[in-house]
Amino acid sequence: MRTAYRVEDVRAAERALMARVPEGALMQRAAAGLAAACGQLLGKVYGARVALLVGSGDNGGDALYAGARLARRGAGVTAVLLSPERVHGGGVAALRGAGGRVVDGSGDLPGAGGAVLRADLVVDGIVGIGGKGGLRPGAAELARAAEESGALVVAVDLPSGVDADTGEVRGAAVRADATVTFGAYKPGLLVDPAREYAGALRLVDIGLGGELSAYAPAVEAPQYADVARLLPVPGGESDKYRRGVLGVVAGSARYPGAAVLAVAGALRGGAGAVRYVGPAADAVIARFPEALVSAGPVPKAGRVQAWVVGPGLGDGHGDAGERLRDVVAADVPVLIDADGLRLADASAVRKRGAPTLLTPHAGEAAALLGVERAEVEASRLDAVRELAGRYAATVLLKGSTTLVAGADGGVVRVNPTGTAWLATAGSGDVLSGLAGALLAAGLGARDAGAVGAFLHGLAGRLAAEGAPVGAQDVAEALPAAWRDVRRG
Ligand SMILES: NC(=O)C1=CN([C@@H]2O[C@H](COP(=O)(O)OP(=O)(O)OC[C@H]3O[C@@H](n4cnc5c(N)ncnc54)[C@H](O)[C@@H]3O)[C@@H](O)[C@H]2O)[C@@H](O)CC1
Ligand SMILES: Nc1ncnc2c1ncn2[C@@H]1O[C@H](COP(=O)(O)OP(=O)(O)O)[C@@H](O)[C@H]1O
Ligand SMILES: [K+]
Repeated sequence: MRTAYRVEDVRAAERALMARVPEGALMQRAAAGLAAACGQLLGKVYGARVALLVGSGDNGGDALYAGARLARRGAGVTAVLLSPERVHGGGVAALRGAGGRVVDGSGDLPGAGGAVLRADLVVDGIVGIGGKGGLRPGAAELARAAEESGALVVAVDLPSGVDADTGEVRGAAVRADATVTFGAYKPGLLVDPAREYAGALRLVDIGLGGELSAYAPAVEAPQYADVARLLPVPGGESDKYRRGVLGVVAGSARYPGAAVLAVAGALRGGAGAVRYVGPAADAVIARFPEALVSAGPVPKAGRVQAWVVGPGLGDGHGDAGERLRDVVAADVPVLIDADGLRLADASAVRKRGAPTLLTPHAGEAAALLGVERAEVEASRLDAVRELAGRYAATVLLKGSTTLVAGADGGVVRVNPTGTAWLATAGSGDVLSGLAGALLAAGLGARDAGAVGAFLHGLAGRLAAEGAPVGAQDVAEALPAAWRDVRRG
């Protein structure tokens, strides 16, 4: 797992560690790691032009000490001080001692903008975990100049202007090509929209690990090995029932395709068998002769280990409402998606005894929360936690950096494999079948959601390879995604 910790926990761990090491040691470790990363990005340090954007706190201190190291290796380093009256004095002295220049960046001064525009590398040391809100106007202008200059932009600890704990970007922020972060990842580095501002991530070990073990991460991103451990691979004793039978209630006369895609996700995602119940049985059987189909009702469908309900149900008229109620009342794990989210009775969902996994996209989440879609997209971590609490369910919030939160308020999983190529009609239906198959195989709701999102994202990437794909292509690529994960 790639783990990210809250700022208050990082600070507490840093305090504990600082009490045991010589003063300034942590900043020197940070600066050494930062300078090394900058050197690698530049390729050749000697003769490179480096501009440091330096704020009033220790984030600026890191930038100054790293700048001093680069200057000693022959780079031409200019520090632009955003608040010259409040700056890390030791860092300025070190930079000057190494032959670096220092200019006033607090006003509309040509020296500051010029240094940025001429730079090969801009180091963003404006603010780190002490930042509040977006960049102030002067800093925002320099950040814009850095973006326009074509220079490589490296953020120190996190891109200035983004919220470290929430991943929110409420004002101007630095767009970095890479972020060198210290001690631990911060949630905002893994969760959009802030993640997009961070670029490639690099973690510098400053010795914080032991101290951090006293705290639980706020966010974790599963990696290949984590997912490989959870994949339900059949063994010698397996039969189709033990692998997991998934019931699917999806599709309608108007939207038969949603049923086909959910069944596709389930069968390619490892279900031992799929029982489809609903009006799209003909379409399902035509595409997947291996599916077991019936028109209903749900209680007569036969035994299943989990249900998926919702994709393409339409307005819930006719028998659809009854099928939905029957599934919500079932005592096996249930995944509710799409129209099912809108139509399900919230109190019936909350009262369920067996695990429940809700899989809204931002628009559906916004409707359930009674807020605007843009608010969910701006504040994804808050939204997913809030929904999980309200519904006493595990919630998978789809979109860029898909999140999975449990009702217990614990660590939120963030999916690292997503790709915007997945933003294509019906790909969510495939995910519902896939995650449903994982529930049927016996994974808990949080694991089923996280593993499902991981495989789905990987399948999207493998199918797309940089070109458009349809939802069926994503389903067809699921076995390749499985193989990829098992190979590690
Ligand atoms: N505490 C430690 O042990 C270590 C801290 N390190 C660095 O220290 C940083 C945290 O330092 P600080 O606590 O001094 O905080 P920061 O340097 O992140 O920023 C705090 C300063 O920025 C100002 N500020 C806040 N929001 C602003 C905004 N939107 N625009 C402009 N100015 C703003 C504040 O008034 C304050 O003076 C970390 O991010 C990391 O880079 C590293 O040196 C590693 C060790
Ligand atoms: N910008 C994006 N980056 C990564 N993944 C995305 C993005 N936009 C959408 N997706 C993914 O695409 C899928 C779309 O699902 P959904 O919105 O339910 O579509 P549909 O209802 O058409 O199936 C989800 O898995 C979602 O996470
Ligand atoms: K920064």
